Amino acid sequence: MVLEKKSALLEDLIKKCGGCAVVDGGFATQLEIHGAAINDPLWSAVSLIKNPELIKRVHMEYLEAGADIVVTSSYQATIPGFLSRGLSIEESESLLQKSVELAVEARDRFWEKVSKVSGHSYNRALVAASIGSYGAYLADGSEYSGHYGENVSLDKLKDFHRRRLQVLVEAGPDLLAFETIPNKLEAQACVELLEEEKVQIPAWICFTSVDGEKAPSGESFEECLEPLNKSNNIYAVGINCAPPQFIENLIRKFAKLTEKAIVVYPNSGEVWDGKAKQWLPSQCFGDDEFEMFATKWRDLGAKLIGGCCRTTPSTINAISRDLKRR
Ligand SMILES: C[S+](C)CC[C@H](N)C(=O)O
Ligand SMILES: N[C@@H](CCS)C(=O)O
Ligand SMILES: [Zn+2]
Repeated sequence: MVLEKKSALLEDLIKKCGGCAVVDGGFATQLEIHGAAINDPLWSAVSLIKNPELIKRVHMEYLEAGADIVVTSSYQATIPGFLSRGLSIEESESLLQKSVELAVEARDRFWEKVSKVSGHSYNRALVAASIGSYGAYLADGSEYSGHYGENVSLDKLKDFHRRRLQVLVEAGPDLLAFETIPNKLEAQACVELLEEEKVQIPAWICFTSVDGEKAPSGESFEECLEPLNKSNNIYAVGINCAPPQFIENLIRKFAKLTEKAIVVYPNSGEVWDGKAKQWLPSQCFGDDEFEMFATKWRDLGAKLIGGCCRTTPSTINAISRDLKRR
């Protein structure tokens, strides 16, 4: 019942947006633009320790730009990751909780501010708690390879995700955003965990893709979506942090494989070098191309569209302008 009510919130938002809501853009990218040093095993989540005020500022900037959904700073925030920095379990859990609180505070403050402006065109945004893949935690680029090795079983992945999921759910986000999932095993682990933990918050699960056809592991999306399609916890499935050139083909493919809503938030097209820990130049979309393509992606069936790494508030503003031009 609670799950249905919360899903209805998202459905209403999508309706208010004219059929497609705007997800925010590269969170880590915008932290870096403001000078944050995130070349760290915790990547963007290092800011939860070092500069929580900056996290709130970045959320505000994406809200100003027109994001209807803000994704929290917890992508690479994990309890084992924090423990290896010398933090205690209590401190680690409170940082996870804080990631949700910071986004909720930004959303509430922004909404209070714009509500006073007559004729504004914003919607009250929703907060999606980011849950990065096991590969993100490994910090070796394996969210783009999908190869976790023989020793990584379904149970190991569930154990990895379990406590963080519990803490994030407890913190009360509107949605859960599983990001850069590179293979079927992890997708299945996430779905089973949502069920085992009786989670009452709607979730999306996004895969990466490095060839524009399949998941990074080489598994087809038909295989990968199979456990997701059966789950009541999953509201949307899609792609994040893959090149924007792949999105059109991938939406067409997903539309044939699922009745779930489709969510896409590609990166700029630059390619992550997991060893050197840097983005390599490649064929990229600028903001003008995002503006051109957003309505096309919507018309092909995407219900949630945004940007991922190397996109900025100006990209989100371009997408929002395009989608909300009525
Ligand atoms: C989406 S990637 C750019 C995130 C960072 C990666 N997990 C790493 O730590 O190298
Ligand atoms: N939402 C993440 C990126 C996922 S690839 C972040 O920017 O921290
Ligand atoms: Zn990304």
